[in-house]
Amino acid sequence: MSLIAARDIHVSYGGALVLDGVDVEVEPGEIVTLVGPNGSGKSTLVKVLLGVVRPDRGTVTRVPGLRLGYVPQKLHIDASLPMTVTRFLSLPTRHAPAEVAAVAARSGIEGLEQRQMTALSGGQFQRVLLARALLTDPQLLVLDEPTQGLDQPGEASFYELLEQVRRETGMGVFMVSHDLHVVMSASDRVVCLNHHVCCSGTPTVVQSAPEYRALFGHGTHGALALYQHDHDHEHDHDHSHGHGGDHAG
Ligand SMILES: Nc1ncnc2c1ncn2[C@@H]1O[C@H](COP(=O)(O)OP(=O)(O)OP(=O)(O)O)[C@@H](O)[C@H]1O
Repeated sequence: MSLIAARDIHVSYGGALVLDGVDVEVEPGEIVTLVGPNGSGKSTLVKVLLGVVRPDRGTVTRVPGLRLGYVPQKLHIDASLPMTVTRFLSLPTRHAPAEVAAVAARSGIEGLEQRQMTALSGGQFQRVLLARALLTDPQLLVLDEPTQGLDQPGEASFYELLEQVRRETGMGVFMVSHDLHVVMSASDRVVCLNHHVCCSGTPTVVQSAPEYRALFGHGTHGALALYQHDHDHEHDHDHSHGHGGDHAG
């Protein structure tokens, strides 16, 4: 059974149809990435999955008692508000110190516990947001453009961390991203949205789909060849993807 399955989702704002019959689902242990142009309805679909926006038509089915973690695009913390990483991680629910330490290690934020949130770099901040979401031991993690504002190595390292956590925990991941070539490397399945699902499938299938190319052109082709891999197959000897390696840096 899918962790979550949305069927025939329709959402309109003021008469404008933003989501038009969208189907999407996430299986346990699967990384699904949603790509699409600006304004194509990606964040709206995330909100529908989170239960924040109620669709005009369609259904969202979750496995009973689904534990869902959410990493927002951005979170503004007022510079005049003192807030350490430890304190932030205890909101809204306090967790046992050992649990927090384990999640901090898993998220690559060890040693930052007493830092002020406002003193973190963009990449560190995103890892803290990830850590906070992981504290609920989610079966499904939802991320809306989690690497916005990070440089390319920061993005790559965040996605590698995400894949590592997925491997360790077996959680399913649904994320929105604009970072096409990195996304393609870190996804089992890509869903291309432009109000409706234009195409979906493995990165290889999607990147060669005419609908995808019409939206994104051919610019990512080389990068795809470099990054893309398939979890069902052995990796080429010269195509190490860092499995088992330490990419927390
Ligand atoms: N609460 C709202 N009220 C009215 N219009 C909205 C609302 N939320 C989103 N929209 C409109 O719906 C469309 C889709 O927005 P959405 O944020 O889902 O797109 P997106 O694909 O996430 O865009 P981006 O890539 O720019 O973040 C946009 O035209 C947006 O202006």
